[in-house]
Amino acid sequence: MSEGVERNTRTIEGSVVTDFAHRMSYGGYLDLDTLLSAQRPLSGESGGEEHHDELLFIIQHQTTELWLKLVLHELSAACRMLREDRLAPALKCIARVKHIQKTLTEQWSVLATLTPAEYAEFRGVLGNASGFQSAQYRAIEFTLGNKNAGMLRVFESDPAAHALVKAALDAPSLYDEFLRMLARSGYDIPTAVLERDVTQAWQFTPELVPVFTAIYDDPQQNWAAYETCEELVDLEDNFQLWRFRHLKTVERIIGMKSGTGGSSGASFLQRALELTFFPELFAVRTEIGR
Ligand code: HEM
Ligand SMILES: N[C@@H](CC(=O)c1ccccc1NC=O)C(=O)O
Repeated sequence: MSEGVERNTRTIEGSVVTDFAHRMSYGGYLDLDTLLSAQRPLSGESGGEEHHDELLFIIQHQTTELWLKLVLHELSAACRMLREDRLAPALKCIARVKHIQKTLTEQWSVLATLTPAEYAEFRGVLGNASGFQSAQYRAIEFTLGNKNAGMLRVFESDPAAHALVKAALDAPSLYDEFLRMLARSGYDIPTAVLERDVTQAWQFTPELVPVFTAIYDDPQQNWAAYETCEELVDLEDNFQLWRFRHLKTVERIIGMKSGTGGSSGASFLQRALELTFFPELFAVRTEIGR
C-alpha cells in the first residue's frame, strides 16, 4: 500500500504542473473570471438583504442559456449539412441536441426546490424581465419551424439579439432543409413546399403524408429518410417535455398569476403545448398498418 493511500490522501505526482504565471491555465482558457462574475443577485442591491435563492434562479437560467447556445450551434450545423446532402454528420448533431434537451428537462427539478414563498420574496426585482425575451430560445423555436415574426418586437432595443432571431426567422427551418434534401433524393415533395415563404410558420401539408407513409411502409428501402424522420420526432417529443416541465414548474411556483413578461402566465404556456413542428410525422402514424 502506498503511503498516500494509507493516509487516505492522494499523492500529488511531482510531474503535476503548478506554475501558471506564463502558461495558459484552466480558468484562463475557460474565461472563468467573466463567467463566474456574471451572477449578480439584484435582491442585495439598494440596501435590501440578498435573497439566498436568487442565485439558484440566476444559475438555472444561465446554465440553460449556455446549453441553448450549443443547441443553436448544433441545429445550425445540422441545417447546413442537410443542405450539403451530408446526412450522417447532420444526424450526429441532432443526436447531441437530444442529449442536451434531456439534461435541460431534468434540470427543472433543481428549480422546483424553490417554493412559492421563497420566489415571492425576490420576484419583484425581476420587473418585466421574462424568459419570453430569450433570444436563443426564440431562435431555436424558429429553427425548428415555429416561426412568428411578432416575437421579434421584444428584441427591438437589443440589436445583437434582434439580428440572431431575425436570421433564424429568415432561414429555412431544419424541416425545410430535410424536405429539400428528400426532393433532391427523388421523393415527391410538392413544389409549393419547396418554394414556400420560410419566414411563415409551418402549416400542415396533407400531400406530405403519403410521402412519409411510403417511407414508413418500407424502411429498408428508405432507411436514411426513415431514420431522419424518427430523429425529428424525438426532437419534437423532447421539446414538448421541456415545455411541459416549464409549465408544471411555473404552476407550482406562481400558480395562475400573470407573467412578468405581460402574458396570462400558465395558460399562455399551456397553449404552447398545442404547437407542433413536424405535424406530418405524427399524422403518418395514423396511416401505418391500415
Ligand atoms: C420560477 C421560475 C419560472 C417562472 C415562474 C416562469 C414563468 C414564465 C411565464 C409566466 C412565462 C410567460 C411569459 C411571461 O408573461 O412572463 C414564461 C415564459 C418563458 N420562460 Fe419561464 N419561468 C420560470 C423559469 C424559467 C427558466 C428557468 C427558463 C429557462 C431559460 C425559462 C424560460 C422561458 C421561456 C423561453 C419562455 C417563453 C416561452 C414561450 O414563448 O412559449 N423560464 N416563463
Ligand atoms: N416570467 C416569470 C419571471 C421569470 O421566470 C424570469 C424572469 C427573468 C428572467 C427569466 C425568467 N424566466 C422565465 O420566464 C414570472 O412571471 O415570475
